[in-house]
Amino acid sequence: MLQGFNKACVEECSLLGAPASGGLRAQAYAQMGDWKAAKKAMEEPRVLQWTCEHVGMTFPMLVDLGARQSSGEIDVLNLMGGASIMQHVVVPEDMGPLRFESSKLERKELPGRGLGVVAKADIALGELLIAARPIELIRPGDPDWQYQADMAYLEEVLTRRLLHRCMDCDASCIEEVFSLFDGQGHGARWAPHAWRSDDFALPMPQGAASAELYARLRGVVKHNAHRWPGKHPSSSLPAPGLGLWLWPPMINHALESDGRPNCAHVFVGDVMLFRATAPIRAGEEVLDRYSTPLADHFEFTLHTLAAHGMRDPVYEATAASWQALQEGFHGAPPPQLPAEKKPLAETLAAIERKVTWSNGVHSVVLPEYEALRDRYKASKSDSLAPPEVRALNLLCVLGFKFEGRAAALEWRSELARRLGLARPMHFAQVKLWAELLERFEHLKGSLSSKEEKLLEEVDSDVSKCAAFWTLGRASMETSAGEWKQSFVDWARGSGYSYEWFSTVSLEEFAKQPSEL
Ligand SMILES: C[S@@+](CC[C@H](N)C(=O)[O-])C[C@H]1O[C@@H](n2cnc3c(N)ncnc32)[C@H](O)[C@@H]1O
Repeated sequence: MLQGFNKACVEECSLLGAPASGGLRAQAYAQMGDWKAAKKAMEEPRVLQWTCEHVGMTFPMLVDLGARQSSGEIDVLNLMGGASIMQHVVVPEDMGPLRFESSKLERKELPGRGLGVVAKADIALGELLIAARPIELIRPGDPDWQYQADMAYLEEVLTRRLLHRCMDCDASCIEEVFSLFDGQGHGARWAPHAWRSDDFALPMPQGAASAELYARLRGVVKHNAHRWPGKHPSSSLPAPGLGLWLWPPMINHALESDGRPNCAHVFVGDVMLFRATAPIRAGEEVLDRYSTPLADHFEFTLHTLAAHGMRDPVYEATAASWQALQEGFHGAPPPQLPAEKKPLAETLAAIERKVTWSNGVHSVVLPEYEALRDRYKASKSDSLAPPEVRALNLLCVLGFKFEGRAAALEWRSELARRLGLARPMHFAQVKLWAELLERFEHLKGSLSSKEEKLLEEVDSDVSKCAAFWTLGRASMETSAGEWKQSFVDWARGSGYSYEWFSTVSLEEFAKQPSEL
């Protein structure tokens, strides 16, 4: 009974006498994630008492919390605190079912893209769009997870877990999973079995254990699963998990021709949160971007697109232009790129060749660093291409070597600024600012005047990120101490570490003061 609920079962429950009818419907709706309907059923005469006796004393409270959360009443800062306590593995269960999809969103058929999410009414910058716990999540350290397993392996494991749930007749899981795109054309969605009301006695879906069921599940996983930034429980080293959520993968990918994505997401423990990063007009499509803005090779993004069966001609042309420049293209720069990028591409390519040959940055000399620095500064723009990410990562290490820690702090801040322009409020940006703040806190008392100034910027950007992600606003009204601890602990502790700056020890870093 516990996992057999679906819409047909709700109809069956209605045939019973009160208050059992209301109580079972409340339970069924709760199982299906429809917390508002569950609450309505709970309000029928004598149902509250019936559920306390037959389901549990805490059930009415859970339904009440679920209903409030599904109306958007979600205290994000509190969730971040909860996730930090749980080592970012999960948001504690007693914090509620956390299932919210803004009533301003609808799923619509879109030419050439299958289904997508479209705004039904105007959405303001910062509005919460989605909060969701996973349907299924593979975490590092789980018995079926493997150290250094690649994505194909994790996809396989996730598929097998979903298959088991289908075979166990987890009706709501089956309905949710097969409402997602399975990669086999954008027509009507496939279902293992059309559920009927006479299926009330936990039906075994037709087609269960068939090769078709497995292949469809594999397709759903391939096209909809999200990488989850986990850590290995014993080593605490970053290690990816893989999960399937319901609403998050309904959002399509913003191609370059669509402009910047208008939403962004973060993981708070196992919960995915989406907010609008720009005002979205009624009728406009809500778009995320599936690739990371920190991709340091075009191939990463091209691979992500290919895995989804998509092409992005503008991105491909940009990639080809940069590659032509880096491979020593002579003559005018290819049309996709401004002329100032050419010297940067050439200097970067020369330094990278040297670093590869000599197996490290130790062979790079000061004039090379200066050339890269000046050429980067002369070529700044609002976008952030993979070679620019690589240039900024190199400048950070080389800046530390030649100019000291203040230069490294400045280059890392520059990466965060560029990220903010390219993909506002992306988690990578939040993470970089929070990590910078940690370095500054460790250096407190020994900061140069330049570093003090940079700290002000970092502090202000961390608070902007916090205001956005916790409240959906541009600034915090509460005093600094109230939010900082929870937000910064969450941002530092979750997600992956990134490049040299994340790994150099605080002590080694502090030993390289400079007068920059
Ligand atoms: C996670 S699903 C997104 C929802 C999906 N469109 C649906 O019908 O349920 C990813 C798939 O949607 C399609 N898709 C997403 N963004 C697209 C875009 N910008 N252009 C074309 N197809 C897109 C691709 O087939 C991709 O594999």
